[in-house]
Amino acid sequence: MPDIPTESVPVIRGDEPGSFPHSVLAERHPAIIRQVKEVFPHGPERRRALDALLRSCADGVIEPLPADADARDRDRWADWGMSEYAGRSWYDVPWLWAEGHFYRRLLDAVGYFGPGPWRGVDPFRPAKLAELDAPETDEELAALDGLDALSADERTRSLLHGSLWGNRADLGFRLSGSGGDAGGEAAALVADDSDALWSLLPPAGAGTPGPATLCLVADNAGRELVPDLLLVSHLLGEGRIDRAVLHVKPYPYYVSDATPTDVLDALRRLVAAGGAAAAYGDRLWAALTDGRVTVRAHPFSCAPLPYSDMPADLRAEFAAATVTVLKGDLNYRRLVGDRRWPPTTPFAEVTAYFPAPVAALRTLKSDVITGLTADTEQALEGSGERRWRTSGTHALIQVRT
Ligand SMILES: O=P(O)(O)OC[C@H]1O[C@](O)(CO)[C@@H](O)[C@@H]1O
Repeated sequence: MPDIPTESVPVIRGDEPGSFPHSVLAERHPAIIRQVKEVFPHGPERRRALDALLRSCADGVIEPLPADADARDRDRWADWGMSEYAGRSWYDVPWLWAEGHFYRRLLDAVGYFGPGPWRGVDPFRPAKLAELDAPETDEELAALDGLDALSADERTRSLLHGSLWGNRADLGFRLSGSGGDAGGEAAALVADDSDALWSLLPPAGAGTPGPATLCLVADNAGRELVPDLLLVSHLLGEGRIDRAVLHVKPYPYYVSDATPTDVLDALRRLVAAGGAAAAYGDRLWAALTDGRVTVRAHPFSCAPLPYSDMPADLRAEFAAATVTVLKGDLNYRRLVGDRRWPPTTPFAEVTAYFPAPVAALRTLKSDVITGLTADTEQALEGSGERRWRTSGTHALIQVRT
C-alpha cells in the first residue's frame, strides 16, 4: 500500500468548471452524441433517445439502467455502484464512473443492446475503419520494411515505442538514428523502465526462466492496435514470449477502444499490407489459429472502476501472466486509481495490489500521474508547458516487477 493512505488522496470528479474532467463531461460527451447522430441514419426513436442523453449530460442525473436491460448487465452495474450513484449529477460522482457510464447510456440510446436492427452496430466503427484505411497507416506499415536493418534489440525498442506512441494515435516507428525526432521522443518520456520490462521477457536462449505469457490490455483500435499487434508478433518471433492474451473491450467504449471486431480488422489490414507488415500479420494469424494468442473481452474491461476492484477470475488471469502490459491513459487511471496523487508517489506502491508484474505504456492525457522523480516533476512544472499532463505530448513506460 502507498505510504499515503489511498482514501486520503482525492478521487477526481468533474465538478470543477474549467478543469479538464469538467470539459470532458460538459463538452466532449455532447460532441460525441452529435457526431453519432450525424454518422448514422437513426430513426426518430433513436434520435429522441440521443437527444434525451444530450439533455441529461447538460443538467440531468445518473439514472438506473432501463427496465429492459439484460439482467446480468443490471447485476453488474449494481455491483459497480449504480445504487450509490443513481440520482446524482454526472458531475458529482467519480469522473471515471461518469465517463464509463456515459458510454453504456450512449449504446442504449443507439439501440446497441436492443432487439431491433441497430443491435450490435458499433456507432464508432466508421471512424475506426477510416483510420485504418488512412494513407498514414500505409506509410507507417511501409516503414516496417526498414526495421530489418536494425539489430534485434533496436527492433524490439522501435516496436515498443511504436506501441507506446501509438497511444497518441501517432504510430511512429522512430527508427534509431533515422531522424531528428529521436531526441525529442526521449525527452518526452517522463519515466522509462523498459529495461525492467525486458528483464521479465528476455529473448529465447538468454536464460528464460520458463514459458512466458504476456497479457496485453489493449486500448484504442486502428492506429494504436496495429502497433500493439506488431509488438506481440515480434515478441513471439523473438521467443521473448510463448503466449499472449490480448484483452479488449466487450463493447464499443471511449469512442475508439478496441473490440474483438477491431482486432480482426487490424489483423486483416496487416496481412493484406504486403512486405514486412504482412509477415508480422501472418505470424500473429498462425498464433491465433493454434491458440498461442487468445483474445479476451472480459466484462470488467468496461467497468467504470479501478483495477484494484477487479473480480477474482480476472485477477487469476493476470496472476498467471509473466507480465501484464496495460496500454493507454484510461487503463493507467484504472491501474493506479483515478486520484490526485502527488506525482512522486511510487508506481510500485500504487500497483502493489496487482497480482503479478505489471507495466504501463501510456501517453499522458489526463491529470493522474505517479512514479515521477522529484527532478522530473520540477522540470515539467517549470517547463511552462501548462498542459503536460493532458496534451499527449509526454509518455511513460512504468514497470513493477
Ligand atoms: O485512449 P486513452 O489513452 O485511454 O485516453 C482516453 C482518455 O481520454 C479521455 O476520455 C478524455 O477525453 C480520458 O478520460 C481518458 O483517460
